[in-house]
Parts: sequence; C-alpha cells; structure tokens
Amino acid sequence: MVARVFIDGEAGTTGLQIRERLATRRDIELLSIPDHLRKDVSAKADILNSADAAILCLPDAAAKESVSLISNDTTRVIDASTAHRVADGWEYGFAEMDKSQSSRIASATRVANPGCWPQGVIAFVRPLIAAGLLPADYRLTVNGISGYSGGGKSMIEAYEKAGDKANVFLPYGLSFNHKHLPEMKRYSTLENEPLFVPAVGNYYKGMLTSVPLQLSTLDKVPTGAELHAAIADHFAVVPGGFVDVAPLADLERAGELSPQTHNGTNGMSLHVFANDARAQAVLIATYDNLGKGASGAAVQNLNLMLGVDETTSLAA
Ligand SMILES: NC(=O)C1=CN([C@@H]2O[C@H](COP(=O)(O)OP(=O)(O)OC[C@H]3O[C@@H](n4cnc5c(N)ncnc54)[C@H](OP(=O)(O)O)[C@@H]3O)[C@@H](O)[C@H]2O)C=CC1
Ligand SMILES: CC(=O)N[C@@H](CCC(=O)OP(=O)(O)O)C(=O)O
Repeated sequence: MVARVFIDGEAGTTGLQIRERLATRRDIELLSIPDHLRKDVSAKADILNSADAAILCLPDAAAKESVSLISNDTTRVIDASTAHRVADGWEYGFAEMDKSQSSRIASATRVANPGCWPQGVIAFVRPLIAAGLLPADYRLTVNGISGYSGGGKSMIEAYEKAGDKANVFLPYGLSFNHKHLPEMKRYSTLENEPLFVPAVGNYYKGMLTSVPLQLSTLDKVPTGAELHAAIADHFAVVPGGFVDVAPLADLERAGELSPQTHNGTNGMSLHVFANDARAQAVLIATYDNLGKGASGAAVQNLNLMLGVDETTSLAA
C-alpha cells in the first residue's frame, strides 16, 4: 500500500530534509500544496484531511492550527514542533526512550517529535533513574553545542550573513526558560527542570549534549562502570533503534568527540566518562540536530507508524 504523506512546512529547514529523505520512497506518495497556498487555511484543511499521515514542520502556533483543521479520524500526525510534546493524547516520538516506546509510536495517531536537546538528556538520565543510580530529585545541569541550523531559517540566514565574523561559541537561553525544559523533565523522569545552558556554534549542523554529574552529592555514589552498565543495559533491550553506547571512558576516542560525527544520519552515540576517585562523571551524546534531532527521528516515527522495517527503510 502507498501511504499519502503531507509535509506541512516543506519549505523550511526540517521540512526540506524530511522531503529529501522520503522523495525516493516507493511506498510513499508525497502530497504537496502550491507555494502560494501553503498558508491558506482552506487549502491546508483539504490536503491534511486527504493524507494518511501529516508531518508538521511549522512554528508552534501554526502546528496547533494545522491539527485543529483535521476533522477525520484517519489522518495521523507527527508534529516536529514543541507544541504537543507534553500534551495529553500525544505519544512522545523518542523511539529508544524505553523498550515499548516504538510500539506505542507505531499504534499512535498523534506523535510529538522530540526536541533535539532533550533527546540527549533523556537517553542518559531516564535509564539512570530507573536503575536507581540517580535520584529523581537530582539537581541536573545540562550544556552543549548545536549547529546554527537548529534555529531554523532565520538563524541560518543570520549566520550565513555574518560568515567568519559570527560568534564561534555563543551560549543562549540565559533566562533559563528554554522551551525544551518541560519535556526534558517529564521524559527523563526528573522531579525538577534542569539548569540548561545551550550554545550555538558557527557551523551548520550537528550537536553535542553534555550532562556533568557531581556524584559525591549522592547518598550512594555510583561508579562510572555502574553508570555505563545501566545505560548499556537499557539500550541493549530496546528493539531496533539508532542509539549506540560507546565503551566506558574511552579516552582514546575522546579526542574524536565531535558534534558533527553523525551529520546526515539518524545516529546518536552516548559516551560516559568518569573518575571514581573524584566521584565525577560526564555523559556526552553526539547526534545531528537535523537528523536524530529532527528529520531523521520524524522519518523513523513515520516508518514505525506505517509498519515499515526501519533498518531497511531508514537510509535517513
Ligand atoms: N531546525 C532544527 O534543528 C529543528 C527544528 N524543529 C522544529 O521544527 C519546526 C520547524 O522548524 P525549522 O524547520 O527549523 O523552521 P524554519 O523556520 O526553517 O521553517 C519553518 C517553515 O514553516 C513555514 N510556515 C510558517 N507558518 C506556516 C503556516 N501557517 N503554514 C505553512 N507553512 C508555514 C515557514 O514559512 P515562512 O518562512 O514563509 O514563514 C517556513 O518555511 C519548528 O517547530 C522547530 O521547533 C525540531 C527539531 C529540530
Ligand atoms: C540552536 C538552536 O536554536 N536550537 C533550537 C532547538 C532546535 C530543536 O531541535 O528544537 P525544536 O524541535 O524544539 O525546535 C533552540 O534551542 O531553540
């Protein structure tokens, strides 16, 4: 069966990447809206209601509007925006989050694609809390760097205009109200929102999310080996998936750590570095903000919803 898929916002950064990933698929017919009508509510309602699946690559308000235009119970939705990530009735689209998440996504009609930053945090913290190695009330800090495509068309334009004059490393979100905090908290199963200090770099895409841990503040101090084993055990039982766990404190590979390692793919690597004598550790995830952080995850979720074998279909 050929699935009819509409990418709402196909001219944007995320939409274009999804389109590229799906363009050669014979099991998918891409529905498109003429450019001059792409924000026309009535044209949009028609196409949304005729699609088997709609992937929303829009600002939050426009994503909410598109969902409200769907009047049937057959169009399934993947929303790449922040609008529905902690909303009732929506499944969280991080398939590797736990061992049954991919089947929950497969049967869902509404899937919220995860934010790029939260995925790196959830991948580490959820398994550590489940294993009892980190308390849910731990006061987490998170930092990292993302390519400027993470900010969409407007940030891309600004960086490309500035060229070499653009800031090479710019911390942002310094009012500590980043839109990703609610989903980080909820799906990491933390009791509090982390202190999050993201940064954007002067390169196009790829990100590195870092979670430092002051283990000495814990009642029971886990070793690096215990942290690593809990994370590796978690991903060992997740079916399929695109997350790999590097060997513990692989210092030889530390010099190769790069936010751009997974560019153009849907992969994510997780690294654990620890010094047991100092009771300190840092957890570092690398992935493509436009891959696993956005378009790759959206295609992975679409494949799950369509019942397509990810390992063969996801050239994404
Ligand atoms: N870039 C990234 O790394 C990631 C982005 N996301 C999310 O994906 C969504 C899209 O982001 P991104 O692709 O970066 O953003 P862009 O700004 O690159 O693209 C958004 C697109 O949506 C279009 N648009 C706006 N309003 C409407 C509307 N009412 N109907 C149809 N099209 C509309 C815009 O057109 P115009 O410019 O003409 O207004 C633009 O082409 C956002 O919610 C973002 O949070 C998710 C994960 C990662
Ligand atoms: C560099 C940069 O600005 N990144 C964006 C996140 C992009 C992303 O993946 O998140 P959404 O899906 O929520 O848009 C930010 O921090 O807001």
